[in-house]
Amino acid sequence: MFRSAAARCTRLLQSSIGTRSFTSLPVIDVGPLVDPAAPRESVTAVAQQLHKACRDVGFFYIQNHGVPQHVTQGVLQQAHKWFALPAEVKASLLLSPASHYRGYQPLGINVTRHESGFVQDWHEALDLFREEDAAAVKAAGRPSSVLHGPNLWPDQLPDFSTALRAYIDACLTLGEQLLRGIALGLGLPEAYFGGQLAGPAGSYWVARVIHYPPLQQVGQQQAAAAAGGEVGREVQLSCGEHCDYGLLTLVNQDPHVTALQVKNASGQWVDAPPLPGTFVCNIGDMFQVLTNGMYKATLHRVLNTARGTPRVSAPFFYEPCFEAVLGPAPQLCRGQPPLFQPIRYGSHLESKVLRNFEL
Ligand SMILES: O=C(O)CCC(=O)C(=O)O
Ligand SMILES: [Fe+2]
Repeated sequence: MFRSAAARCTRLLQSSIGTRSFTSLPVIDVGPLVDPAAPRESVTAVAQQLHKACRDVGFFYIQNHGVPQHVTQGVLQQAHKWFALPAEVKASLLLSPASHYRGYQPLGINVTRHESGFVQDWHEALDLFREEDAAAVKAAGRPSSVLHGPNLWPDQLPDFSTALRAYIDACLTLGEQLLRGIALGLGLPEAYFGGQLAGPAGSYWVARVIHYPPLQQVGQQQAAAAAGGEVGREVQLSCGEHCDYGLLTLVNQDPHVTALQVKNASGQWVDAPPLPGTFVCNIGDMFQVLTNGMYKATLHRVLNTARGTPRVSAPFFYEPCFEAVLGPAPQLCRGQPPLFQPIRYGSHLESKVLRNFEL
């Protein structure tokens, strides 16, 4: 999620990378996981496929996931409408520290940091998080966070919040079902990731809609700059190389544009083209910690080089609870010493989000 420093992520991966020479992403039919009447054997078979995909690739497609097409398409349609609004309308929801890093980020303020600086990412986005009321957090005796607050909803589009809320609800249900399958695949009790760790009622989810203009337009802007127009900046990537921070990302992407790419162990970029009716799923840092490195937070990036074709996507991040403290599960250490110190998810998220922007 967002742009994290690839170098730091690579260090986190050092202990476990090596066998991941995939050249395409597995496609998993998760129908039995989302069907309460499915026979146990078929649930177990899906759990085993999820386990293999998480361990060997860290990325996979899911089909028959139960989220209705009008919900997945509805959010992409609303995203296209939002990004087509005039810049000054979108700027009324500008993301900043004061907005708790929620709201609209214009093109180019999201950056991917490297040891020696940063590169600008070429996308605009609207970011929503689980909403937290500061007073309720205080009353519950929980620490405050710069990320806690209300979302900024575009009331310029009457159907936006309805479409987004339906999408968020559906993704929360799906995320929980997938985590049940992954728990089974790991040989853990089915409800292992529920409750205080990552139950849907407390998951510190993030929902984003993102617009990636074709990168050729950047070239055109630069040509215009050379001809005396507004000066552009060198932008080569729609979204730089990074891994996601939490548990499980579900990416719902526009059809017709292949832009998401996943890095394998040989350093090759493997395309994740849109497949009708699917989500692309990937594992985040927290699963890597929980499994003591058995699962991988795989590096990925976005490059929209489709000539003249903008792309939108709507990633949903199913995350742990903000206050959850996660460390390697003793059952998953398999006699190895724990490779990671326990980490409070909210602190991990803060450390990442606050570095994402040049505001
Ligand atoms: O748009 C996409 O396909 C992926 C976006 C992504 O990787 C992210 O927001 O973390
Ligand atoms: Fe990502």
